[in-house]
Amino acid sequence: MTERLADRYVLETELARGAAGTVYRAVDTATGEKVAVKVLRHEAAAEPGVVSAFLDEAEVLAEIDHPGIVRPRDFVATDEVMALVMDLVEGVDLRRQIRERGPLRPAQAARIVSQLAAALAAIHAVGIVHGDVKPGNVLVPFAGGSVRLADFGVAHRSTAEYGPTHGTPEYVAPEIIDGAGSSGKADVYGIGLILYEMLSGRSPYRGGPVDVVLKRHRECAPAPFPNCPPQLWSLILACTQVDPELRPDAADLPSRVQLAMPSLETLPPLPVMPADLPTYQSRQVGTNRPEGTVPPVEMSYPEPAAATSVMQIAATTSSVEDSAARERRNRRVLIGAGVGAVVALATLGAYVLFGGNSGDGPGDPGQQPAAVTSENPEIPSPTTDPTDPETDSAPSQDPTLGPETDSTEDDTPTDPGDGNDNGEIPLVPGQEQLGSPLPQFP
Ligand SMILES: Nc1ncnc2c1ncn2[C@@H]1O[C@H](COP(=O)(O)OP(=O)(O)OP(=O)(O)O)[C@@H](O)[C@H]1O
Repeated sequence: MTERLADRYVLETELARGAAGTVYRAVDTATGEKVAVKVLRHEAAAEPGVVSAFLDEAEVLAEIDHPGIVRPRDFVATDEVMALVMDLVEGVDLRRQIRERGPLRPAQAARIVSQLAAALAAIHAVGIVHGDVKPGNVLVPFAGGSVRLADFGVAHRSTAEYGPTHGTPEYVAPEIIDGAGSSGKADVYGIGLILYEMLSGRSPYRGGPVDVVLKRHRECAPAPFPNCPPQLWSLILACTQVDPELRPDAADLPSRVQLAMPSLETLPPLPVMPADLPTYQSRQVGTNRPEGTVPPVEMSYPEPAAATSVMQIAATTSSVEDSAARERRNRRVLIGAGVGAVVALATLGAYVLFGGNSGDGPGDPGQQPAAVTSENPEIPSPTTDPTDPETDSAPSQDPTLGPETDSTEDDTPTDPGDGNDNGEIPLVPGQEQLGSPLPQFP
């Protein structure tokens, strides 16, 4: 494709599609540099809150200058299109990396935690919470250097009376679900879940209807997986405490990782956690297990269960389009119920942030994320219906929490050594086998 934007940016190839828009690799004809352009989906512009979130992202990013954060360059708004121009990160996001190549080496995972935490500490220091820390928003550059955190569409001021109620069900912190407001500790929660996924290849709370997934954050804890390095297991537990006060600050994580590093360097990646092992377990309601009290189980692996492949998942859905639409709906939803004062970032301000490059119309800058009521069909009431047709009949990990299903996206990595066979996903070049060291990988 070659499409021109604001008479300046030539869109070349589509990199990815997210809930809010499509991200393209593009060329800035004014400078000759390659850039990334996130174009707001046409239909998304009509959805409550989407435009304001998009503008907030531009505004928040303009304030931050850190090597671990994707830098914004321009904001384009015309009658036809709204787009955010950013630094292009030539690399792969962690979601794809894990899905395609399986778990990372523990030392790689630990370094990513450290870099991610440093970037988050920088934004927390200026009072901003990212709010959507998940593997898809962590970009790993092919050329090495720090991972870069993207997608500030949900970011907000931590000083606000209430935080916004957006998030991605699989990674959202319990206090956000409860509408209790959020701080940088909500981002630390996301780091804990990402670390689990980088080491085991599986996301602890993934699977099933959105309300069931949300319930797990409050009532469950990540379940141990075989041979997890103990220092990293204790980090996972610390970061995923239900009570945000019990989690470490992002700024504390790099030194904790540093301490663990010597024992991690020589460890190979673990195999993908077997599909028949539970990724979460019941946690007594109202209590927080002190950090480190659930030891990682040391056991030998059973015969690896057949990994669910991307192809198999696609085959279970009625059509690719249905699946994509459902995925978009599930991946980021309004979460809290009746939370009022969502941070009012000056949405129109985004138009002046980048000076002369903004176009004509503001689209719909005035809309704030809608408060969700129990009537909102996107948020089922927080009960588990065992007869829910979306759930399968597999034995539940915890009968009160519903069986794990694949009705939300399932990124369980494909078989070890399984290459990029569909030609769609650019992966770190030269990584021939699951978990083999990546060139320049942090
Ligand atoms: N600056 C960038 N350089 C390279 N790739 C990028 C960049 N920004 C985003 N991407 C790619 O685009 C994907 C989607 O981007 P982003 O998360 O910002 O969009 P979104 O619409 O908010 O998506 P989501 O539904 O995942 O929240 C990322 O997972 C990543 O693969």
